[in-house]
Amino acid sequence: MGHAGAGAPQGPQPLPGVEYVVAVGSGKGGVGKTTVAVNLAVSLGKLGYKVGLLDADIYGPNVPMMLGVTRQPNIVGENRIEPILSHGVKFISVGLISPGDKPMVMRGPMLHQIIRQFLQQVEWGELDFLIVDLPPGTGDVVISLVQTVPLTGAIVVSTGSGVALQDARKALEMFHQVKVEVIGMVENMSQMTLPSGEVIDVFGAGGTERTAAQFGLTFLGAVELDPAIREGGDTGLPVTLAGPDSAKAKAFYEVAKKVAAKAEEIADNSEDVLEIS
Ligand SMILES: Nc1ncnc2c1ncn2[C@@H]1O[C@H](COP(=O)(O)OP(=O)(O)OP(=O)(O)O)[C@@H](O)[C@H]1O
Repeated sequence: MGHAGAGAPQGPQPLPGVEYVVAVGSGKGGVGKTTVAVNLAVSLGKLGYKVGLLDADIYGPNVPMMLGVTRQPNIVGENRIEPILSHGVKFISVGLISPGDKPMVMRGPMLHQIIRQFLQQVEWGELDFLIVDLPPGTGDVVISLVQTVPLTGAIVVSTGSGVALQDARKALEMFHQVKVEVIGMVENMSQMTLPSGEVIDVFGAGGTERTAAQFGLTFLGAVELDPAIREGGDTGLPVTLAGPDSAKAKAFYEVAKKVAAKAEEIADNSEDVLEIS
C-alpha cells in the first residue's frame, strides 16, 4: 500500500462521498448484532438511502451468509476493491478474505491494515450510510476504526438479560472513551410471540430500554425473537426485504428511521460546532 507522504494530514479523515458512518457493536457475542446490522442496512436501502455495510467482525464474519453472497470481491483499477452488491446494499467482509471455515488469525497491525483498506481502498462510491458491524466486545477494531475515519455514532445491541447488559455497559463505556457518540440501544430477541398469541419473555424484555434510560440514551426499539429472523439470516434473505409494512420487519424499520433521524441530528450539531470555532 502506498504511504502518505510527509506533511499529509494525520488522524481520521472522512471518506469522500460517504455521509454517515455508523458502527454497530455489542458487549456480548451472539446477541444478534450482525442480524441487526444487516437488517438495518437493508431497511435503510429500502427507505431510499444509499447504503454500504462493512463487516469488521473478525471472529464471526457472517454478513456474506446473511446477505446471500459469499464470492470474492473483484479488484479494479489501481488495487481498488469493488464491494459486493446484494439486496441494494454494497458490502465487504473480512469473511471474504478468509472464506469457508478457516478462522482469521492475525495480530493487531495486520488487523489495523485490513480495517483501513476496507474503508479507504473499497470503491464505496456515494453513500448516505456506511454501517460497520464490529466484533463483539471492546477491542482493537474500534480503535482502528476511529483512527481511520470520523464516526457519526454507534449503536449498541443487547438482549434484556442481566449478563448481556453487563457487557453492553462496557461497550457504552468504550464508545465514551474513544469519543464516539452512542446513537442509541436496540433490544434484540426481546420477547417471543407464539402462534397461539401467547407472549413469552425469554431474555428479560425491557432491560435494554431501562439501561438506555439510565445512561440518558435513545432507545431505538425492540426486535422480537422470531424463527423467521434466524431463517432470513441463514438463507441470505433478511426479513426486511419484505418491506416496512411486513409485520416481521416493522421493528427493524422503526430502528432504521430513528437511526437516520439521529445521524442527521448529530451531523447538524457537529457542523454548528465547526462554524462557531
Ligand atoms: N431476533 C431474532 N430472532 C431469531 N433469531 C435471531 C434473532 N436475532 C439473531 N438471531 C439469530 O441468532 C444467531 C446469532 O445472531 P448474530 O450472528 O446476529 O449475533 P451476533 O451478536 O452478531 O454474534 P457475534 O457477533 O458473536 O458473531 C443467528 O443465528 C441469528 O440468525
